[in-house]
Amino acid sequence: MLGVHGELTVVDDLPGAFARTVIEAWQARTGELFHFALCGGSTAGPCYERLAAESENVIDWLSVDVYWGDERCVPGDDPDSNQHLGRQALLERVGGANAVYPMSCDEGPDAYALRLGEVGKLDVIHLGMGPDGHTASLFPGSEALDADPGQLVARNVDPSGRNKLPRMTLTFSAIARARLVVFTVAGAAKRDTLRAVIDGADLPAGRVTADRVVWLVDRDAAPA
Ligand SMILES: O=C1O[C@H](COP(=O)(O)O)[C@@H](O)[C@H](O)[C@H]1O
Repeated sequence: MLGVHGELTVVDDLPGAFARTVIEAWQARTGELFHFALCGGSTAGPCYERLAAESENVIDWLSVDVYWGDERCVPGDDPDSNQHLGRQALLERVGGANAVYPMSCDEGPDAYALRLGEVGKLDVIHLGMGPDGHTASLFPGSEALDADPGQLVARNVDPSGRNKLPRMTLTFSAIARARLVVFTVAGAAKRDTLRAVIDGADLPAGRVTADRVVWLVDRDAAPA
């Protein structure tokens, strides 16, 4: 399959493949701390629950700093918040992390960008892909797609109105600084979009680059 930046693998067990990929990245880490950015959406929950289970006795979560790739502008304990998902599906199960850096729309993009600037490269950024081809909160036709290359975090909204709530998101240039980006794509509703990305359509998910980009795709989402 051509057209995506990176390696695309079709898997039977998406959460299991995700957990293995993160564990391998942890085992290959180069620094004392491992910097890991989470996402939101429906695919992420089972992936985090599986990672929590499989990383027991493997990942030292007290050596992991946790970030988010995007966030909806709601309180952190709101069921719509990506922070809420990450805490409930992963952090509460593994007992915490060295440090947790939620994105906060109240604090705005600059504080988060400052923190990311101090870190340099994130080890792993987990991303999903919506049926419209958005990833993180980078929506087709939205302003954040054209963020200045020096801007790491942006506020954004979906101009189509399909994805509700204002957002904060990493920009393409922030994502490009990652050692590894792991996409997880599940379900038949994503199949045509993934085909379009593979065929080179100008959709946000297709514009993602990093040192290494891995696409883990379940059988329902895999184009024929
Ligand atoms: O709105 C969002 O959606 C994307 C895609 O989620 P998925 O479950 O359809 O893969 C997600 O990556 C992002 O973090 C979230 O805020």
